[in-house]
Amino acid sequence: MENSVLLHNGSHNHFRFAFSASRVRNSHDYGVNSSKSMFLFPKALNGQAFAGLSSSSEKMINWCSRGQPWRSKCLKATGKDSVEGEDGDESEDALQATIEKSNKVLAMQSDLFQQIEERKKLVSSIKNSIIGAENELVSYNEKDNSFPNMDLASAGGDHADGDYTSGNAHSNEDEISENPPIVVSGGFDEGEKEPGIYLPIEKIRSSVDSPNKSKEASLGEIRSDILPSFLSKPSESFGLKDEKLEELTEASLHGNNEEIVPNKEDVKSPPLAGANVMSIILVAAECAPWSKTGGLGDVAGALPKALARRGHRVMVVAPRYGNYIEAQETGVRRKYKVERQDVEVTYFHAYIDGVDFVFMDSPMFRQFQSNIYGGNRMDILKRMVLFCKAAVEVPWYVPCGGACYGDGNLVFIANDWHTAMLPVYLKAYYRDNGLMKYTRSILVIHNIAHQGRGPVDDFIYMDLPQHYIDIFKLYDPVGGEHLNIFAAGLKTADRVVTVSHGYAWELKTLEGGWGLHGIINENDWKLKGIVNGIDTKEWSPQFDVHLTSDGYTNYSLETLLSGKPQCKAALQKELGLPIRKNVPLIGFIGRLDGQKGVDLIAEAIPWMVGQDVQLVMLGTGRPDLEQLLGQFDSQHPDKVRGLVCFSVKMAHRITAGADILLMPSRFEPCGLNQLYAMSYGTVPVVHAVGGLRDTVQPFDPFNESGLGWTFEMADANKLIHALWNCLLTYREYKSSWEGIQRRGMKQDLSWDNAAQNYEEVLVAAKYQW
Ligand SMILES: Nc1ncnc2c1ncn2[C@@H]1O[C@H](COP(=O)(O)OP(=O)(O)O[C@H]2O[C@H](CO)[C@@H](O)[C@H](O)[C@H]2O)[C@@H](O)[C@H]1O
Repeated sequence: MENSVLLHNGSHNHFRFAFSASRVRNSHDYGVNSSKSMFLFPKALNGQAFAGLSSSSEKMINWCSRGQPWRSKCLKATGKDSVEGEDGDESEDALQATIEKSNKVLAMQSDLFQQIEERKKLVSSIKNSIIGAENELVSYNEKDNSFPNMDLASAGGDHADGDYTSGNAHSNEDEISENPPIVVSGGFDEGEKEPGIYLPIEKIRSSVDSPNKSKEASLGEIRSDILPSFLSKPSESFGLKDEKLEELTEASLHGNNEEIVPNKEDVKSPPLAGANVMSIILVAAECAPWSKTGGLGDVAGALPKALARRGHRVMVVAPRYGNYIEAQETGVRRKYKVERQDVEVTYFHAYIDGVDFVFMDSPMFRQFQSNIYGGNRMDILKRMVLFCKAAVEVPWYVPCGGACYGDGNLVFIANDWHTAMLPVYLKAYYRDNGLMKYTRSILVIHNIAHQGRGPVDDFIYMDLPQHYIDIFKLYDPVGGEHLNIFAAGLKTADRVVTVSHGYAWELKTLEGGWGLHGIINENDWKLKGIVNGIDTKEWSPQFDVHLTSDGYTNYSLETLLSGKPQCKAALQKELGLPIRKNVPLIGFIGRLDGQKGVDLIAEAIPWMVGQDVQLVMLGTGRPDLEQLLGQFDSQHPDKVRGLVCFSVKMAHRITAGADILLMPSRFEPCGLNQLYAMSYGTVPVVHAVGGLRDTVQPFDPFNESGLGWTFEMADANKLIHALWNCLLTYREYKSSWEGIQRRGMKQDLSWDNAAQNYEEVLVAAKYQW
């Protein structure tokens, strides 16, 4: 059994279990489409909210100053016309009182405006004095009559992200040295006495780790007494001047706000995370909307925002595969040894929805813009070594909003095998040396089928002390002893999360663990399943930007019965399928590989085309499966569309226009498409496995409960049986169908629940020794 599983895995990757070429996507296309939806929509929404607010306050002023005419209208509206004659005096009194109240409100308003003006002036003078003192910027008056990046809220001490740190004000980018010196670090070759890790912020660390220790003493002591010989101070400095970095990080750790006593009115409610507020750095090889080949990108783009909403200071670190217009260059430059070569990285930064997005730029990433997992096995390995080595140091070198994160209350969230080396570097380079002692690492398993496997000899590229080789070694019945990056990460991380409860269970089985079940069982105590959420800004039928043209329309629970059929007709038209209201339209969206069960659909196709149905399949991946899609399309042009491309827009439109979403995945750690489908009133038919089992409760016609149809085995006949029942309900039991749709749409599938669960894991890790 194990052999067959492993052979199957081995057929589609570079690292044997590693990702396949089929994961290659056009991330550029995706980025463009998706960034539109992510960034234009919130602006539009804010714009509306603001417009609404200003027009209503305008109305109020007009209303109060006009005197009598509003009165009869108001009375009519309250139905009091008829009683005016009876107690006219009382009404007059009430009227007088209202006018007085209104006048008071107006007076308060004008007072407020005056205060705002005064505060503006104060802010201006503070800014001027800073500018003058640093002698780095020309006076804003000479440049421009307004302050860039200066907002009244932050000036007044009212931090938009919660007040847990004052270091997150995003207005000090100018403090970063524009042309910092470049240094080399991370040379872990024992033979070479190359410059190694240098931690510029020993003062801060020592004050956090051991407050009684003299700050000055700590740096020297740690270097000479604790660091192994392969770790030494570089001769030069780094991206920032030490003193500047110290200042910044001091500010980030201590808030520097002891003197600021907020007014009572300014005190905001505490963050949801309460006393558990942490600095969180999520590190992932892809991050939507900038780069995405699948669900990992979605998670890296959305989970951090939900964690930030709870009050945490959150950063995402991802490679910069292309030019991302939102991100500004920080000026920080570092060099790392990769296969004994110095590789330079620079950093770009964007602050969006409360999250610091830090993009690591290097020629090693840039050439893979449209193929982020491209290249041969060694190329990928080296890229990920560079990424993880540099990512561990981001909290020390990359200031976000003027202040580095430092290591106070810091936790890293690594994702899948690509970043599974991060917990290992954190331990080997820092914690083994008494540094970053309280920093924790969580490793999230999105897909155990890709593990970063290679020959044991590849260990040389890891740049780690020799004794670390043991945690990478794994015996495989097919390939013998090999090097396994995921295995090392699982053993080293403080906690392990996977993306559903069902998958957490499956990972511990021979069939579901893909060779890592032994290690997962041994580390069961630190494993937790947390079901993914969905980004409700990006995936909501009510606000979906991809449904605003070409005949599509936004819809909600209230407009389901008109909006969804309109989207269906638009989809049929766009795909060139017959526009028919009552024909069930079935959708499939996903990577075309063994995981997604495309072969089961292929087996079921003859039955499906014998039914009065339409089928649209969107995906890219394995060439043979891509070919299969083309074949379905050409053989059944009136019923089947096979779209071999990566199109976010089309994914959204299929999700809205289809009646049914088919997910016959052989295994599915969580699955996002069924969640998107349910929130769009599209009914899922899924193989009951992993996260699909957790999230799609089967329809029960007796109790009118449930969300879709499930089948228990990855078998074409089982799929057909479930689909047959589904089609029957669609055709014959309209009200049951509508009930399923509405229950799906009513669920709270947002990331907020998941973020709370992640927080529990982070806190557990924090207090674990
Ligand atoms: N051709 C195409 N065009 C446009 N968009 C396309 C597309 N093909 C796929 N997508 C999109 O990519 C994402 C795929 O998400 P999934 O969770 O289904 O899959 P994936 O297997 O990649 O993720 C892994 O990680 C996630 C996150 O944890 C787990 O949910 C999942 O089970 C696990 O396998 C969806 O947003 C989907 O719309």
